[in-house]
Amino acid sequence: MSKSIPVIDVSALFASSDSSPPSPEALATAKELYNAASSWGFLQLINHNVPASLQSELLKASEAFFALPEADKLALDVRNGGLAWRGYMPLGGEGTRGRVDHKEGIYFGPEHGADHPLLGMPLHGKNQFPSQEQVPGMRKTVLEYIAEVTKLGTAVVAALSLGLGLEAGHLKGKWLEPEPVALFRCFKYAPLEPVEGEQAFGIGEHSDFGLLTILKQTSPGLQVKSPSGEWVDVPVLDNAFIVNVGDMLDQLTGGRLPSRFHRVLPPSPSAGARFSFPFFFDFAWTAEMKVLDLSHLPPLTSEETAEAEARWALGKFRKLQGQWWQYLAKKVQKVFPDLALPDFEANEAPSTRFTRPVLTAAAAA
Ligand SMILES: O=C(O)CCC(=O)C(=O)O
Ligand SMILES: [Fe+2]
Repeated sequence: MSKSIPVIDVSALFASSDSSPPSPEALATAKELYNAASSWGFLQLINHNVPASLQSELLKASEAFFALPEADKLALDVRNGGLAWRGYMPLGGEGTRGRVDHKEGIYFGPEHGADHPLLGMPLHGKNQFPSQEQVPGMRKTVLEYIAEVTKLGTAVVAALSLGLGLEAGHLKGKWLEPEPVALFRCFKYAPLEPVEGEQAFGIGEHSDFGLLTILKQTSPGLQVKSPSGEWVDVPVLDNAFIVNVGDMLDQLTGGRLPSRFHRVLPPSPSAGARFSFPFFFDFAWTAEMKVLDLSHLPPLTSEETAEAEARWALGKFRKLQGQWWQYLAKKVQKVFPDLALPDFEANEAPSTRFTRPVLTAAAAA
């Protein structure tokens, strides 16, 4: 296993068309990607096809957005967005394990038109963008970025499919059709004066919930708990994306792809603000949450099985059944207290996060 977080050149994944069989280079990349995901659960991708210019436009727009007067940002409060759960999340609006996170954010997703079949469901609906005068081009940039990272996520899922010894399109068909659920967030972590004897966090220790997180960071701060249990810094690489495995992917692969704890340290007062862009690339709303049949692979060792069970014991899911939306609905229950809940106790502990409640339109009426 590599001593540091693996960096993988994924250009071969984009060199051939979807329909042709994977090239030897694509197969080798898939294997590398799978090895990284199955050991570290965290990796960095380079040569990923997401234009560098789009990433810098996104950073510029985010800097401009967070520099707006607080009143302008609060006009886009997530609370106004209802169930779509999109818009501005002010400083102190969220926390992890009972401690407040030191960050502010703006949350987006793919734009869903009036005819979208899931309109009105949690996490679906309209975005709240700043006006063209406030932040020129932000809407266009964000929607383009979402489309590009969705393509990247789809390619990573195809590579994992190959890495697991399945057909390239197997996991896409099972998990991403008709479309993945995407939650995209822009975060700003302002520098923080350290307090003697107290460790503050930008985001406290947690693991991610779903399938994959695809993250861009502008400066150091993110740390991951390594396979041997030490906190290590995730280096800032130019034009790279960090990808990490979520809890549900860990479980659906029978523990072959571990979901790792990670956290964010706030920038010190001498540093500038840190920006990060987590993209939660998740299962389709109605994807079935069934453990994959991987009987063609050698079984996990007893040590690997014990490690997986230890992770799951700390994890969030009671047992695997039903469809992805039921897990998501349970997770977002704290956000939408008046939301009708799914019909079973999907999750052991819904979330280690807390967040400001949002009333749904029905309750607000
Ligand atoms: O900001 C970061 O670097 C990480 C964010 C993160 O872990 C999360 O939002 O789940
Ligand atoms: Fe995370």
